[in-house]
Formats: sequence, structure tokens, C-alpha cells
Amino acid sequence: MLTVRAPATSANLGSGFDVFGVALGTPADVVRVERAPKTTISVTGAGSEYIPEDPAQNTVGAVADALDAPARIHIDKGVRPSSGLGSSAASAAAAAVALNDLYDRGYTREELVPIAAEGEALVSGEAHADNVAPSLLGGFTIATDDGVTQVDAQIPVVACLPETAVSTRDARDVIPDSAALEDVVDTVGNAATLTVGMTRNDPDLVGRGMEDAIVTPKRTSLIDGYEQVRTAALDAGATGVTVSGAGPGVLAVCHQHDQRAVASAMLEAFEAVGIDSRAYQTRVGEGARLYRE
Ligand SMILES: Nc1ncnc2c1ncn2[C@@H]1O[C@H](COP(=O)(O)OP(=O)(O)O)[C@@H](O)[C@H]1O
Ligand SMILES: N[C@@H](CCOP(=O)(O)O)C(=O)O
Repeated sequence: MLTVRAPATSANLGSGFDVFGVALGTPADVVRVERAPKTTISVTGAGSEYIPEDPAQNTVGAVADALDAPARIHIDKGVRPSSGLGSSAASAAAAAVALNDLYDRGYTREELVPIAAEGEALVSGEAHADNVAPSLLGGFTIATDDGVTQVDAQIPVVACLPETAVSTRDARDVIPDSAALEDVVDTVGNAATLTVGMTRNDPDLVGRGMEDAIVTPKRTSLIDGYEQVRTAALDAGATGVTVSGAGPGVLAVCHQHDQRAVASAMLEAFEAVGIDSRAYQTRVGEGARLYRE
């Protein structure tokens, strides 16, 4: 039996739609696997009642297929589905690491990225790798068609998750087909600023580089209370705030000494519009970890 813990992730970071992602210290999914003649899946934990156990509909089943690695698989969800915190990706990344080891497939973590992304194709319609890459590799990742670049960043963040749900598939339907050159120029500048901020562990540069005028504004209407939560977090000292992945999670970057105040402000702002939420006070963290039993 093998066990893998794979972290939640926050994709896009505003200016890096479908490209940027960070691993979060918490929460995480835990996946256990053992060899079996055919794949079966059981699920417990956060939001497990919304997750299909049919391998043909679960991201983990897609990964088992892609690796030709049938197994009895148990998923203990720490990351609630439809959260914007890479729930479907955390399970897929964990399964990819576990099954690769269980069947001695010999893939590197980088080579597992497109394999784990098969799970994302199943649930969101596109094999975007911006969640599975940081969940597999940790830190800050830049995932493009040419491969993944990883930086071991140390940035404090607050990921605030309202009790509402947004499906990534639905949130992809509101994305514009084209963008004004002016907005593209701004976004390229912001993405470059954010990347330098990650390499310098500078929350001010990272926060400034999270601005995005193309995708994020189209999605915020799907998240009740978003503008109030964003304003509250910035007033409490956050250096940048954006939609986490496709939402409804909201990601704030901050200095360590402001983290508690930022988390409280975000929780209170959601509460003021009648929505319960929970705030993960964490930092950019490590990738999937394998435990042998
Ligand atoms: N192992 C899994 N973990 C989480 N969600 C899964 C899994 N397998 C399939 N799903 C489905 O994927 C959808 C959630 O994925 P998605 O909308 O991308 O949310 P998230 O942002 O939390 O990843 C739900 O419909 C859920 O039932
Ligand atoms: N780039 C994707 C990221 C989706 O992240 P999730 O955590 O909401 O699954 C997108 O923005 O659609």
C-alpha cells in the first residue's frame, strides 16, 4: 500500500491564466493505492458526496487509465470540490505519483504533469496543467505547452473559501474569445512582475503582478461578495487579491505580519453578505509527498 499527500493549489494568480499556479501548504488530499485487476475508487472527506466513485468520471480514474495502472484507490478529500483550490487536480496529482511508483513506471515529476492533466480534461473540458503542476512539483510553477518551470517561492497567502461552489467548466464558459492589445500589454507586464516577485520572495511585487484585465473581471460576478472581500483584504494589508483558479475561492498575498488581519477581514466581508467561509492562512508550499507502508 502506498499513500500520497498532494496539496491544494491556486491557479492563474490573475495575470497567468492557465499558466501560473502555486502549491498551498494546506489543505491537501490523501490518496492510498494498492494493485488490483481493475480500478475501483472510494472517496471520503470534504465534499465527498459530490464526487463520483465511477473511475470513468473521477480524475483519479483518468490518471489510472493514462498510466495503465489499475488499482484499488481511496481518496480522502481535504480539498473541497468546485472550490477554485484545485480539488480535482490534487487527487489527480496524488494518484499520478502513487501509481507511477506502484507500477514502477519511472516517470519524473515533470513527465507526470501531462498525465495528471488528463484528469482536468475529464472534469473541465481542457487539460490545463496550472493546478497539477504545482501540486506535483511544489512552489510556483509556469506551465506552458513546452514544459514546466518551477520556483521554490516562500510567499505568505490567505486562501478564503466561501461555502458557495463554482464549477471550473462553467467558469471557463464566461472567458472572452479575444482581448484588446492594451489589456494584453498590461497583463504581460503584470505576469513578468509577478514572476520576478516569486524569484525574490517579494510579496509586494507578487501582489502588484496579480492584476488582470482580461479573464478575472468576467468571473467575479460568479462570486457573491467578491468585491467586498477584495477591498477588505487590501485594506487589511494584502499586497494583491484575485480569484483563486476559477473561484469561488479568493486568494490574497500578504506579508507574514498581516496574515491574520487579512484572513479576519476576508471572513468578515463574506459574513457581511451572508456567506459562511473559511480562511486558510498558509504559504506557498511543497509538492506531493509519497509515504510507503
Ligand atoms: N477526485 C476528484 N476530486 C474532486 N473533484 C472531482 C474528482 N473527480 C471528479 N471530480 C469532479 O470535478 C468537479 C470539481 O472540479 P473543478 O470544478 O475543477 O473544481 P476545483 O476547482 O475544486 O478543482 C466536480 O464536478 C467533481 O465531482
Ligand atoms: N486555469 C484554470 C484553473 C482552474 O482552477 P480550479 O482550481 O478552479 O479548478 C481556469 O481558470 O479555468
